Amino acid sequence: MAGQVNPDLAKERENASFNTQKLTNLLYGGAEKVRRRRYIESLAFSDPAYSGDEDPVFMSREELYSSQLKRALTTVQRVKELNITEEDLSTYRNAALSGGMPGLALTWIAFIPTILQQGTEEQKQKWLKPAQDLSIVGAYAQTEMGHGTFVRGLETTATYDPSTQEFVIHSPTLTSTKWWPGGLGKTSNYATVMAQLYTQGKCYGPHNFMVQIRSLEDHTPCPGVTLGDIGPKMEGNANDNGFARFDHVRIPRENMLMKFARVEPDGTYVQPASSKLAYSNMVYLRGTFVMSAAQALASASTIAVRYSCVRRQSEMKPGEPEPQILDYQTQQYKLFPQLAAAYAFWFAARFMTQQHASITGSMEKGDMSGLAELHALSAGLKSYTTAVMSAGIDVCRMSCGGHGYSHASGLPALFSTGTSLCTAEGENTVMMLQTARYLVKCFVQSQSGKTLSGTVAYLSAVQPSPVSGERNMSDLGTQVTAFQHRAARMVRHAALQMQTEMQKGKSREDAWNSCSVLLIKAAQAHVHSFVVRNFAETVQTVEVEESVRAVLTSLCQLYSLHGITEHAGDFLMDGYLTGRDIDAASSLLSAVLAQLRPDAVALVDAFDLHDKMLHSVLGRYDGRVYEHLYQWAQKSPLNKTEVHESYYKYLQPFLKSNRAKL
Ligand SMILES: CCCCCCCCCCCCCCCCCC(=O)SCCNC(=O)CCNC(=O)[C@H](O)C(C)(C)COP(=O)(O)OP(=O)(O)OC[C@H]1O[C@@H](n2cnc3c(N)ncnc32)[C@H](O)[C@@H]1OP(=O)(O)O
Ligand SMILES: Cc1cc2nc3c(=O)[nH]c(=O)nc-3n(C[C@H](O)[C@H](O)[C@H](O)COP(=O)(O)OP(=O)(O)OC[C@H]3O[C@@H](n4cnc5c(N)ncnc54)[C@H](O)[C@@H]3O)c2cc1C
Repeated sequence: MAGQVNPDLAKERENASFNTQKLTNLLYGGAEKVRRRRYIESLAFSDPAYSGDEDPVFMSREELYSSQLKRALTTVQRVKELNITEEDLSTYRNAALSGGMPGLALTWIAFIPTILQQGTEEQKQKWLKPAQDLSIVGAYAQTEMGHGTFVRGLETTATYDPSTQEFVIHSPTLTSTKWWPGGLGKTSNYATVMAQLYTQGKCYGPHNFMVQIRSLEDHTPCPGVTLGDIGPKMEGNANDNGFARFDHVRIPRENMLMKFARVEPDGTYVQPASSKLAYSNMVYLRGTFVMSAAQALASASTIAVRYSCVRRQSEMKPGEPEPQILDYQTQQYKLFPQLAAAYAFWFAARFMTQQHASITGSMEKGDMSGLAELHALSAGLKSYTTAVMSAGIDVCRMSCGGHGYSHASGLPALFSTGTSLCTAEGENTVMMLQTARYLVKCFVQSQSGKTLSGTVAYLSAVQPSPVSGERNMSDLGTQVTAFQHRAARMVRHAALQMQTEMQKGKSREDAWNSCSVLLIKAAQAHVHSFVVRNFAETVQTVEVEESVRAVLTSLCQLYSLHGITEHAGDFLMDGYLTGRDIDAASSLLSAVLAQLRPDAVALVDAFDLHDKMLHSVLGRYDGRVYEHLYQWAQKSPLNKTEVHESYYKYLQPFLKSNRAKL
């Protein structure tokens, strides 16, 4: 019946052990914030300006580019008309763009934050308002065809000419062509360009420069600038990721973003407090990816868990009705760890945001002591959470069987978008190696007697020797300590292995490369341990109803026990955990799966993701999957005519001639 919720899904909601709304309030920072978020979203969802477009999966690339651009421009207009505040801006935009990524988005995600973080007060005055009001549109142009990861290896040059007080931006080779920046191909008329700064005959490394790339009159490329789109990608095709080449393009000296480093009119270079401050915008963006990973995994879990309650398949017991597929333990084992990881990453993202605000606040006052930890934490968390998210979305897709493979499920697009975060803003392996570099340094410091603090404090506190005796594997504290022990042992092992290689005569660099698999695993164990600890501390300390705490505790147990059993070898290696402990963890894990089963739908509902954001027939809140699957397929362009034109062009003549031969 129209309007009714699928009865299986309705029953799940009735039987939950806790109040979903209370958990939603916890996730979003309070009831008032939830109400506000829903209200802001409703402004976009009810606006006819955003409805009526076809499903993006049925659009051509050009249609997609245009329709998302149009939507994005409407958002700018509406933000003014509706007086949307800074605080509500991203909620409104996300809802209006239904999570899509138009070319304009990089102005908001990367261009404006770069001006904010790298610009002087004067530069902010000059460019922020035009960028915010969208009288200029900007890209973040760093990556080149030949170099993305190795920023020090970028080839674009910015050579200072004191006679005119200008920088000359130049792309000396094909491989120096800027390649990938979002919105660069067709949309932007400005870009912050990362280039090697040369002044007084010396190279001072990569710095950011504000470069106008298109005419503000007719949008044609500025003299000396060649621009274009790099072509379709796995996903995100509404965005014109682009290329740019510069042929001795002159920009005023004041266009170098000079908050940290400066070039005086006579060409004198003034050093920043740290050469890595030019990378501060990357650190910020990586931090935001942690919440994106949480949200992407929350979306995938929502789709797969709801569908698994609607879908009935096979016979569990002879003669009985087909069970909901979520009743199969194997299905729970696929989905609940993804659900638990989404919660774990949500809380980790919250920590990351607080840490970023606190350390950058100190840096503003000249205290650079937190920069190294902030970089290591943001790089490691970005790498770990996006990797787990990407793999997890695919697990969710496969858990939905054949329908999961259809675009109707929303999962293929979610996967292709989500997985881009493993590469963008610092390739994941490279990022994890940055975290490893920090850990090795910390380990060496702790060996020489220094007491470590912050997220690495445990490296000096945890004893590497095995602990004997029975353990209560269901105790969160025991689990956290086990994770810390595992990480500390792996960091120690990788660092000592490096020292051994160096003692055998290898250079530091060769020793690093020959130990890099160990280093990556150690850094992953460190981040994993951080996420477990942060999750456990959150559930233990947060002010919330006991029924909510109880379900979150089970979820935290699941995340942690799943990690222990999946990586059992690491925990067994030095006898810290025994075979009996791992067996106990496995049994507990099975018990927690069963315990969470009745709350699974309420747990995904608590993410409060609107159907308009999920884009999924399988994950609909009302669970009316089959009728909508049928309706969705009718929209396929191949169904526009009963007999497709290619029948007349190819198939009919072919069949006719074959028949004639009979
Ligand atoms: C509801 C549904 C939800 C759906 C979800 C979907 C969401 C969709 C969202 C989509 C958003 C998509 C937007 C895409 C935007 C992408 C933008 C980009 O990629 S832009 C392009 C992004 N590109 C990249 O990210 C490039 C990646 N590469 C790099 O960042 C660098 O080249 C490097 C870090 C790898 C090396 O740097 P290098 O200079 O060679 O450094 P060395 O190794 O020699 O280490 C020397 C010392 O420096 C230290 N240090 C290093 N970095 C930092 C730092 N940041 N700070 C502080 N310190 C730092 C380091 O620790 C070391 O210290 P020590 O040990 O000596 O004490
Ligand atoms: C969707 C998307 C949007 C993007 N948007 C932008 C944008 O707006 N602006 C912008 O400037 N760029 C953008 N990029 C580019 C992105 O930042 C780079 O692709 C990314 O930093 C990875 O660099 P790379 O492509 O050079 O990879 P590579 O470094 O070439 O990676 C290839 C392989 O080499 C390995 N590798 C490289 N170096 C090391 C090392 N030191 N140790 C061990 N292994 C190594 C990597 O692990 C990987 O397996 C975007 C990319 C994508 C996919």
